[in-house]
Amino acid sequence: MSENTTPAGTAPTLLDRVPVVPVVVLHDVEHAVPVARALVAGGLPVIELTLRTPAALEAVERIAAEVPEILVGAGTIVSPRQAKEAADAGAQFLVSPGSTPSLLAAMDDTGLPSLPGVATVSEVLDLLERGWQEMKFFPAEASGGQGFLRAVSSPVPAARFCPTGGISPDNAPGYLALPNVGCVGGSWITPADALEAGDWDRVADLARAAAAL
Ligand SMILES: O=C(O)C(=O)C[C@H](O)[C@H](O)COP(=O)(O)O
Repeated sequence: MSENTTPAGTAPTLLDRVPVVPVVVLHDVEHAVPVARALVAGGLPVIELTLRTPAALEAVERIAAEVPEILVGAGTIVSPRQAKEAADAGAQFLVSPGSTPSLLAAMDDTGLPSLPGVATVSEVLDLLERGWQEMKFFPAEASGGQGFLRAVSSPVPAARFCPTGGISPDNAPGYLALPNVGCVGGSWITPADALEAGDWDRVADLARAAAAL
């Protein structure tokens, strides 16, 4: 991709749909549709399935086919091949913890909106040069947290972030109050024990609380 072109990754609405993007690690593909429905019921119609488990791609496929009310994305894209696999499975957006040139090219090739990950000012500037204005700040708490984002907002106001990694109901409001934060990402809405127990009411309750942040 040449500089100053607009990649598909710049779709401006990815950060503005929900205050909290649920980051979900799914081990049982049978949980995919119920967890997506619970998130929708709780008012969070976005789900990011991390490609960390063998079930993830099929989970994306099932949710895309059976829960049209939710925007389903794939996270933990760490190789160019995974970007294509996620798109082929029906993912509607892509998230990566990092932003290597080959990953960026692969995500852009899918034509899907994407949130590449950054943790330094130079990475932020690199993405802006390539046409991305929205990005994931990861690992947020370990990389300077709200202080980093506040400091970046003055010299680099064009970049907007979805901080992820160490976000909780306690610190999320502080992030969401920053001018360069559109949403945060977090795994607390879908705790492993709730998924294991099939406790969809608990997931819906956690989603409801997160949606109100
Ligand atoms: O899988 C990815 O693509 C990642 O970059 C990591 C996740 O976003 C974080 O693991 C979520 O963080 P927690 O809410 O602290 O659990």
